[in-house]
Amino acid sequence: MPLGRVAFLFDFDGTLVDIAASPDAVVVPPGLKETLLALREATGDALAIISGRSVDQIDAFLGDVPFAVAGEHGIAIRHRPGGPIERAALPSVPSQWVVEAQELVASLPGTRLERKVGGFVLHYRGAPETEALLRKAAEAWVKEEDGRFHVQAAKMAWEVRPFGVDKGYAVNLLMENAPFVGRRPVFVGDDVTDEDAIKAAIRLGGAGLRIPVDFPTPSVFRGWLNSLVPSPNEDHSVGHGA
Ligand SMILES: O=P(O)(O)OC[C@H]1O[C@H](O[C@H]2O[C@H](CO)[C@@H](O)[C@H](O)[C@H]2O)[C@H](O)[C@@H](O)[C@@H]1O
Repeated sequence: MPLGRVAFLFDFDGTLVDIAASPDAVVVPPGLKETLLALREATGDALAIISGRSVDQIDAFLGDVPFAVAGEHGIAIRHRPGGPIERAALPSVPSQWVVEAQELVASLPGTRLERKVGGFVLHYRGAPETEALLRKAAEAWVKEEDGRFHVQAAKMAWEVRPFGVDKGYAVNLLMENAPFVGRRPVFVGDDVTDEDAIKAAIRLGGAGLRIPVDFPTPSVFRGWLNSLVPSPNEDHSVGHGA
């Protein structure tokens, strides 16, 4: 499939960049931004990031490289550079849960709390033995407000977030608007939350690829991206099932 007919939608952590010890320790490898910019140009701007992180965090890592950014698993979407960040009307977790989550991680060395607008993440990468305990606490909170929030399994983390929007919703919404509309989406992710986006991309006639199934590591995936960058006078196509 020629790049002129493709839209690229990429997850960030564990896909474009390697997993790091903590969310702020992630490193954007040399050359990645240049590769993404070249692919954005080759696809007529149809390149977006769809992440569990906030739009602001993606901006901090990638600057103005992507045309569109969907953050917080699709709750917040900026459709074009410099445009407004549109937020889905979803509830935020009760502030009391945040207070209790802060107290909990303070009592468990190696764990950390990451705040998001609508919810929060309990990270246990630095204390794997706390996985079950943190899950139990997260499940007890969401039970208090049955049906409004859920516990999302993530990589060495449990995320408490509102029901109603997922990465598949973000794929569908982005693909309705220029420059994505009319193209075949190619979504690549690595995590459980990426499965909704993978399914949505396939439903729209495109491809949904996953690390480690389709690419063993983010590094191999980055190498594939690099191989797609057109050199002068060369006609490049996407050839990984897309
Ligand atoms: O949707 P993504 O772009 O893949 O973001 C998913 C979550 O990524 C971050 O947490 C994960 O990556 C960290 C850095 O490698 C790692 O330390 C942590 O254990 C992982 O869970 C981020 O902190 C979350 O907000 C994102 O939802």
